[in-house]
Amino acid sequence: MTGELSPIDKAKFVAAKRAVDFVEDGMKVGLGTGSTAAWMVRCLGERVREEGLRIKGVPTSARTAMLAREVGIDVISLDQARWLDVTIDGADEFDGEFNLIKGGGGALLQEKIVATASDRMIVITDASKEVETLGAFPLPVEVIPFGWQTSKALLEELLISLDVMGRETTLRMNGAVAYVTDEGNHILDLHLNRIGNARQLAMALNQIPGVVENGLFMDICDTVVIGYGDGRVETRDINEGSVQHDRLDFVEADNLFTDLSD
Ligand SMILES: O=C(CO)[C@H](O)[C@H](O)COP(=O)(O)O
Repeated sequence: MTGELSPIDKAKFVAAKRAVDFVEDGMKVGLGTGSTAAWMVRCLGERVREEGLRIKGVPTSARTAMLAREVGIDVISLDQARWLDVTIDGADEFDGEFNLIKGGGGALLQEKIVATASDRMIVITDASKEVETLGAFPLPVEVIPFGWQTSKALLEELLISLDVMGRETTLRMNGAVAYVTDEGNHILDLHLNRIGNARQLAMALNQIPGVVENGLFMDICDTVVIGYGDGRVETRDINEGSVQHDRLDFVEADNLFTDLSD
């Protein structure tokens, strides 16, 4: 079955597999959303089933909650957990300071709340998502449906006043209708090309009436685990300033490879 894994799925799998090594018995763990995070949930489920690891998982979306239950993880809400030991999640982009763009999968709001409520955030990724400057990936901004077009206009005015390079904003669609998040909101994707001052933009975006949250994760991520299609894994930690290299194989992916969709 692993013969069918693409190099990108192999990279995601080994990053996920390495990251779940950081989870210890008794921990409360934030469970991210997306295809890389889905690998992590499967790997964690395997540890629960095979090692008897006792953890509580706080999912960041309805689809992650469903998968976590399927693989045997005890799921609780963030309100029940209050504070988490670690959150493991994917990202759409990360830079040299471990600042991120997230929300490509539409779960940025719960993801940001959960990651912020964690002692440690670990991002799992393949190498293609590393950038010098954030912004090539469209920046997701979650807005409430009421008056979203007004919020969009205000947002575009803000981009002009901040002299941001790209200014196109598009409403995320789900086929013929606007995409709706787990919280019942819409997402505006900002096509900025390059974000010169991400910190300033992140703060300014959240001042706009109707904006609930944006996909810039500043100073939240502690560790980045980068997987490669040949099994190599690089773990970088911003607090320790360390880089660790490992190599994993794909044999164990056979047990987990039931359904790649997230
Ligand atoms: O932020 C996210 C979901 O809101 C995801 O973590 C991000 O989009 C990466 O997804 P994938 O692992 O499928 O590439």
